[in-house]
Amino acid sequence: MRGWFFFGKGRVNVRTLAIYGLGVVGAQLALTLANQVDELLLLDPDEQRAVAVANDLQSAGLALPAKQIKAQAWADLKRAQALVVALGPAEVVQPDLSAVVAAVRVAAPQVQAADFTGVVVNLTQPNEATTAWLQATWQLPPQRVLGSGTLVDTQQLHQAVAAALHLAPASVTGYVYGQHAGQIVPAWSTVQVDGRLLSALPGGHFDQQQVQTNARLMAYYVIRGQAGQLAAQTAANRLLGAIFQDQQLVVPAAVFHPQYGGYVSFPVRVGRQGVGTYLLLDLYPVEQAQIQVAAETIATQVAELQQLNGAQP
Ligand SMILES: NC(=O)c1ccc[n+]([C@@H]2O[C@H](COP(=O)([O-])OP(=O)(O)OC[C@H]3O[C@@H](n4cnc5c(N)ncnc54)[C@H](O)[C@@H]3O)[C@@H](O)[C@H]2O)c1
Repeated sequence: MRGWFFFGKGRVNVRTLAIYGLGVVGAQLALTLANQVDELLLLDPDEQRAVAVANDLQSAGLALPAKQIKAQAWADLKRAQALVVALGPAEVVQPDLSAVVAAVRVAAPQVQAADFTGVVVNLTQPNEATTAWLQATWQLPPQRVLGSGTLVDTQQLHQAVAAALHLAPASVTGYVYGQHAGQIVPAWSTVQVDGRLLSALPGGHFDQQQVQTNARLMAYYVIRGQAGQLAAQTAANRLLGAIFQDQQLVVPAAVFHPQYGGYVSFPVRVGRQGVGTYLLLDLYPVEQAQIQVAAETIATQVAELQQLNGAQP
């Protein structure tokens, strides 16, 4: 995995990264990034879990001094440039989200008291809806709350296109919009290979439907075998690199989009302040309509999270 420690542009003096939710994804991320930051704040709804992961990490022989790895140091969020949220459960198919709802609510006073001014990077599923829920509950500006969204779905599409054309995945650009692992919208209008639109590719028939199916199969096999942590790591790493280095990197992420009146996955510039400008490409009308459907599905999920919250004591 490519690190972002050594690249100097826009560097901040002290890099403080916080992670809330120290299950498989959160703990692995802490290990991967520990040597790229100056301070690591490990947070979990279960204090014992946070203390356990902090001590485990301090035992791991890292360059980062043990005292810079802190459990439940909510007040230190004030210094953090980024807060990754990786709350469970790990199940993707019909997960019980009551624990996520409670964990987000219970953290709200601490996030607000810390006067957190960094960027939230949410990995929790369902991604767009829980990102919206986080933003509303923690009352942070939408520009500073984003989720990994369809970043992984976009990488799956690039891989499937590249495999069909026997090319390197890096030859392929373009974005998947919509809803991660749900109403995904592979925007073929944006897909280019070696800088050329698919319609301009020389020779041979390119079966978009088959490629789309292959990309979906990749996602299906990941979910069937309960994996996904590896791609989640790289997604987090890309987003955190963009934030810590102020890269203004264009990525498809779960963001608040005024046109859709809520959160949806859409390509945006990401830098130290979080979400910058939206990348407004000429989408096909059918793609625009599909993004609208995705946004409505996400809004329904957000309403369900609100209902769950209302049902809790
Ligand atoms: N964005 C992506 O591409 C991607 C990929 C893989 C996983 N994920 C998501 O990341 C999140 C964390 O996954 P994980 O594998 O680390 O999960 P996990 O079950 O290992 O860890 C979950 C963490 O959530 C918290 N939690 C509190 N109450 C809980 C409860 N009752 N049930 C479960 N967890 C509870 C705890 O902090 C726990 O450590 C999930 O939402 C998962 O779907 C996202």
